Amino acid sequence: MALSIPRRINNYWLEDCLGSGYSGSIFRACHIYTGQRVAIKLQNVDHECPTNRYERAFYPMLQGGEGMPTLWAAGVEGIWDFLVIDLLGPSLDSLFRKSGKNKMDLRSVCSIAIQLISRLQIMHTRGVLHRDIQLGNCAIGLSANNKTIYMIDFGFSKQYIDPHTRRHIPDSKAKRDFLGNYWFTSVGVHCKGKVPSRRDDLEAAALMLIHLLTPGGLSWTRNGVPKTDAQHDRIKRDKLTARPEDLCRGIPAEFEEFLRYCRRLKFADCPDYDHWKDEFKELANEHGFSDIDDFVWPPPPPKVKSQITALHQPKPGPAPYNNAPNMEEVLNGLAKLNLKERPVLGDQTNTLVALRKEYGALQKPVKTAVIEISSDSDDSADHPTNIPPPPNRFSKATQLHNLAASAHKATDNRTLSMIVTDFVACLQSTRSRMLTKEGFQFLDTLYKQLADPSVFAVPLRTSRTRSTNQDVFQPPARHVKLGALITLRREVTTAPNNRALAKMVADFGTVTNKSSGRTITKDGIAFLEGLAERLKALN
Ligand SMILES: Nc1ncnc2c1ncn2[C@@H]1O[C@H](COP(=O)(O)OP(=O)(O)OP(=O)(O)O)[C@@H](O)[C@H]1O
Repeated sequence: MALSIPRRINNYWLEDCLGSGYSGSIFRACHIYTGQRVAIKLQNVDHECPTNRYERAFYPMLQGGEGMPTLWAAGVEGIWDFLVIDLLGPSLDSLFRKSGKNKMDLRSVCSIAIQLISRLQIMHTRGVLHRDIQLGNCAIGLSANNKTIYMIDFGFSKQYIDPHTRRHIPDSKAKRDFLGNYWFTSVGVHCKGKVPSRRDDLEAAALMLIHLLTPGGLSWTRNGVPKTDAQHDRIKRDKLTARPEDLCRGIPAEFEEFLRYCRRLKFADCPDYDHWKDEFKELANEHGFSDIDDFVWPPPPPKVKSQITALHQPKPGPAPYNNAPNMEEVLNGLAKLNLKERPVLGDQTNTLVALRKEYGALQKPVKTAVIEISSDSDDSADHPTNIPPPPNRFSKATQLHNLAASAHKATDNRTLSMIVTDFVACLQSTRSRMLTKEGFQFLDTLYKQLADPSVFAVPLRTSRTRSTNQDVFQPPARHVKLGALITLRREVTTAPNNRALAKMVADFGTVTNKSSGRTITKDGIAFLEGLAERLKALN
């Protein structure tokens, strides 16, 4: 092919070849009058897959969108179908491979996530699906634009809005041949032959992000490009059977949630792009990365100092259960704990044994807790000043333990509401929003207070096993099956009573527990805030 390539196409001198794909080659070129440097994509007009012709139709629809290369000229000259576009830098594929690393750092992946979702948002807003999301089709800009990721290769793109009717294209039950790439094309399109829509571009993006964060990449990418049908079938099988929780083990829960979200979308659903951009921005911030809108490669060194500061920054908020005197009161009360006498929201006598077992440790003087808060402790060698430490000196575990104890003693919804508010403040006071064992214990206690506990024989583990008591432990509600924190967040605002709230708390525990990393996301926090509000309203 190289031999017959002309030296000049249109008003451009062709220089070196930047890359070749299945359908053609791409050259660096220079405008003969202005000297402007561009990239020219050349394809033989007789090529069996005339992707340049398709791209020529899509580029104009995408012009002006951030991260969409400018189309400077296009046409046919002799046997050459050509596209003249912005000259860009290397693709993510090339950057990643050249780095020699077996996974990418979280900052870079969050940055790619935000930019990629933005690019898809632009394309989809203009009625176009990409349909070939992969590392090789994301390239960074040159010089001043080298922090921007550009979308390239619209050879497989398609309009999902019918230009005549202005309506979404119809779904179809008929199986279609797969079009896309082996690694990241969605399960629905690749393995089930479904009609692609916006959700599939997003799922491909999710798989690509997970691939980047996984040492060695997604399992089905490790044997290279399949050469036989049997190898291709194996990839499809592996992809189809891989559960999101397994794919995302060891990486932040947001990625698993994003993948699940994409897979839950219905054919014509419009994805909530802004929500997911916010999620990844927040995740990056939680890990101490700022300016995340810019993709910086190689990644800048982490700012250790600011991370440490963030770690110890107490979050302001109502803190009747966080301040030292109240903590002291709570622990003193716990020391004298008499569960039979305490007023409860429901009869909890039959949970007594289990609760004692659960919180037994609290009845003994808990060394660290007593030392930290008691002003008349005789442990003066440890705390010579006898001054209670500020609230943020308590470990997260101690705070959660104490909040569970307070929830256990609560006698009305208003108190529970304040405790939930403090629970949120506690979760937000540290950089990691992972729900720890103590966090799950708090949810258990809260659940028991909200539900009618008389029907329980054992405390409910919101995080783990469920009792066989059919009356209470029904199969997970629809919103749990869908894994919909978003639904929980919405529905909590209208929950009719405590029992409904109890169910939501249990569902929230289950959903969080299922997420690898058990991180409380923005939706999770919003749910808890909504719960506090609702409790106040239902007082
Ligand atoms: N505008 C550009 N500026 C610089 N390099 C580019 C540009 N567009 C593409 N490239 C390089 O050329 C490679 C192939 O480009 P592209 O994917 O558009 O072509 P293709 O023929 O459709 O490839 P494939 O068949 O692999 O999908 C890219 O991975 C990238 O490295």
